[in-house]
Amino acid sequence: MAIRCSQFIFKDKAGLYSEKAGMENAVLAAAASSSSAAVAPPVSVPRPVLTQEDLKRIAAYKAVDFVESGMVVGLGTGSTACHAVARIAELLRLGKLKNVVGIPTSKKTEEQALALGLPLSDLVAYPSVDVAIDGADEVDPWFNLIKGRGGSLYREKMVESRCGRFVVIVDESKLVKKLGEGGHAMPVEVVPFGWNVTLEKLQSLFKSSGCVAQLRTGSDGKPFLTDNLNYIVNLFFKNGIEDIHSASDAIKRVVGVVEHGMFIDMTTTLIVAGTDGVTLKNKSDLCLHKDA
Ligand SMILES: O=C[C@H](O)[C@H](O)[C@H](O)COP(=O)(O)O
Repeated sequence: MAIRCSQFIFKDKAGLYSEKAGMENAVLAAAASSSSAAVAPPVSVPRPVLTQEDLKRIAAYKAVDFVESGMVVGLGTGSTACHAVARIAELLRLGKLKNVVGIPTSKKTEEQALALGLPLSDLVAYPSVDVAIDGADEVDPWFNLIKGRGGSLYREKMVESRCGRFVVIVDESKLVKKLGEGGHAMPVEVVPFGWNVTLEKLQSLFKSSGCVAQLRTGSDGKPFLTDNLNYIVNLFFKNGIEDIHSASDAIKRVVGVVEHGMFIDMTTTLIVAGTDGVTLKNKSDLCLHKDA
């Protein structure tokens, strides 16, 4: 299913066709459902230029279609997921959704949701989550993910491993052939005690593939602290992660590791917003990447 950008252009109140009006309607069309009853645009109108932020919002609004009244919803973290949180809060405010309880995956999301008046709870009260919506740093052709470059991987994995449907929302820049390709970080949350020993061990696990491990630091040079007051070790793989399943097993066996940022076999639905439209695929479809 694809919504082409040209469908996003509508007349504004003054009868003019504008990019802004187009974007507003794109968002509404994406939020409305797959059966977007878009008005056919005039052929002469140029396609709107969608920013990465627009794409994130479109994907997020589309994902909120999966949220129904009475559901327990996992609220993801990051610049994409925050659009979904805002949309859920808006629908609650408008009375289009009722009795939704959100389980936030980070303190930041918790703050956002509270500010928007979205009712929150936790996994103690609700150990089963109906649907979770979250962004990702990388998505491979089998919908496996790297998450946690914002540092929220542990709480995200906790909540998202408890949900019936896990909807991942990304713009097309997040699609990769192999996780870790391009030399970007695969984060691992570790306990601060003896972090240097844990870091050395992690690096040595992938020595043959030229992996480099680095402690994540903030702008002040101090170790970055997660919401759980742990550290993050970033693993950089020269040519991506060869075998994510065995890498996952090996990392989890290291003493001092809390969790890693590979989310393997967890995604049930992937929504990708690109300049050509929005694509929604379920895990069973599996053929999103042209070159896969
Ligand atoms: O720790 C951060 C989370 O895993 C985010 O969901 C992930 O980094 C994607 O974030 P964004 O949507 O901002 O690119």
